[in-house]
Parts: sequence; structure tokens; C-alpha cells
Amino acid sequence: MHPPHRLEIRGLTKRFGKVEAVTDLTFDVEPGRVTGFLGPNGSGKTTTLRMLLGLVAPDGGTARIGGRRYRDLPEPARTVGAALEASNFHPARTGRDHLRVYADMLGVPTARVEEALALTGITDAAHRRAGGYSTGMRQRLNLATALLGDPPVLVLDEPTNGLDPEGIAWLRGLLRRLAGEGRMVLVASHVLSEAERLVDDVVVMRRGRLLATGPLAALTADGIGLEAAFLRLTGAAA
Ligand SMILES: Nc1ncnc2c1ncn2[C@@H]1O[C@H](COP(=O)(O)OP(=O)(O)OP(=O)(O)O)[C@@H](O)[C@H]1O
Repeated sequence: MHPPHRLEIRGLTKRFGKVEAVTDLTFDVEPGRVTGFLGPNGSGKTTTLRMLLGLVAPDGGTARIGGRRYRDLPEPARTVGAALEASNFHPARTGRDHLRVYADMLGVPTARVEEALALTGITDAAHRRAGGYSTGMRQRLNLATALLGDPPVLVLDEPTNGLDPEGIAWLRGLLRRLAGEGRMVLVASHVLSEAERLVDDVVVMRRGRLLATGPLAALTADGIGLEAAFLRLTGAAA
């Protein structure tokens, strides 16, 4: 259905004054799988995603999607669906109107709004003002916005924030389905215990550097959870 959109990060580096937010970061993300982009608060995940989306200029290195930088993609906003924060809504606008505004901006048919609402399970709340949505519903609306352009690449920052266990199980099903359609799905999270329920592969960061990458099953092969695996790795790296 979708052309292969592999993500290639090569030597990506960003400093903010004396803070080395991201240092010589190199990894790949394959389409067709859900990949967790993991690490504690401040480890450089969001900065990496912002460089990937052309929102922050790197000091060094490159981030390429299907061989091109974000700004060189023919249709960047329809190639990469991104949900970076859950609070970016006009509070007086209904969920449906919010999506209609974005659909117009992307040049996608209005019918796609109803599809995105249905995919994220918020059709029944679509007539209500987004300002009154719960955190979990805002997450769903944010995800619906990212899905509007039917993008082959999805980048989600902390999508489980505000979701209850049922919501996390639902998200897991949706992300698996989207990846099963051949999309690249990258999910950033600092909550390892939640992330490990969602992902096939992991890219683990610590203090701006790559700590580990590979299939989740390989990292947790000893029957230990991802948190314990992370602590074991950081113990070794300390
Ligand atoms: N615009 C900025 N100016 C100065 N420092 C920044 C800026 N953006 C990020 N940083 C710093 O860069 C480091 C990495 O931050 P980043 O937000 O990328 O981490 P993160 O892994 O996404 O964390 P979290 O899980 O809390 O979102 C932190 O030390 C942060 O304070």
C-alpha cells in the first residue's frame, strides 16, 4: 500500500548552549513495525523528533525519511503524521472543526475527518468543544490529526499520556494495525513499562546518546521487563 519509508538517523547532534541534547546519534527505523523511541526525561527524544521534522536545525548529522530530509519531501505533511503535544487545540473549537481546519490545510477531503474520528474512537465526542476534552480524549484528537493525511510515517511523542489501561490496549491495537499496513510507526516515551506493551522494536537513549537498539524481544530475552533491562544497561554504561 505504501512505498517504503525507512528512517535513517546519521550522526545527529544538537547542543543548546552547554547542554549536549543529542550527540552523534545513529539508528534506523523500519516500516511495518512499531518502534519505541525510549529514554528518561531529558535524554534527547523530543529534540531528535524536532530535528527529524525540520523544526530544529541540527549542529551536525542528518535525519532522512525514505532517503530525503523532511524539508525535501514532496509532500512532507502528508508523508509524516506527527503528534508532538496534546494541548495544541483551540479550546472553543469542536473536535470535528479542529480536524476540518487541518484537513483544509493538508488539502485532504473532508470525508477523511470522519475516518480519522472513527479510527481514534472519538466520533461521539466530535461535536463537543475540545477545551472540555479529557487528557485521553485530547491524545486521541491529536492522533486523529496526525492520521488525517493517511501518512506512511507516524511519529508520536508520549501517546499514552492520559490514557487508561483500556485506552493503552486500544492504542496498541491501532498502532499494530497501522504498522501492519506497512507504515513506519515511531513512538517516543519515557514510561518504559507502558511502551513495552506497544512496541516491536526499541531505540533506547540516555543523556543524548544511543544506549541500545533492536527487537524488544532481544532486549528482554532473559524474561526481565524493559525497565530492568534499561537499568542493567545503564548500570553497565555508568
Ligand atoms: N530549546 C531548548 N533550549 C535549551 N535546552 C533545551 C531545549 N530543548 C531541549 N533542551 C534540553 O535538551 C535536553 C534534551 O531534552 P529533550 O526534550 O529532547 O529530552 P526528552 O528525552 O524528550 O525528554 P522528555 O521525556 O522529558 O520529553 C534536556 O537537557 C533539555 O533541557
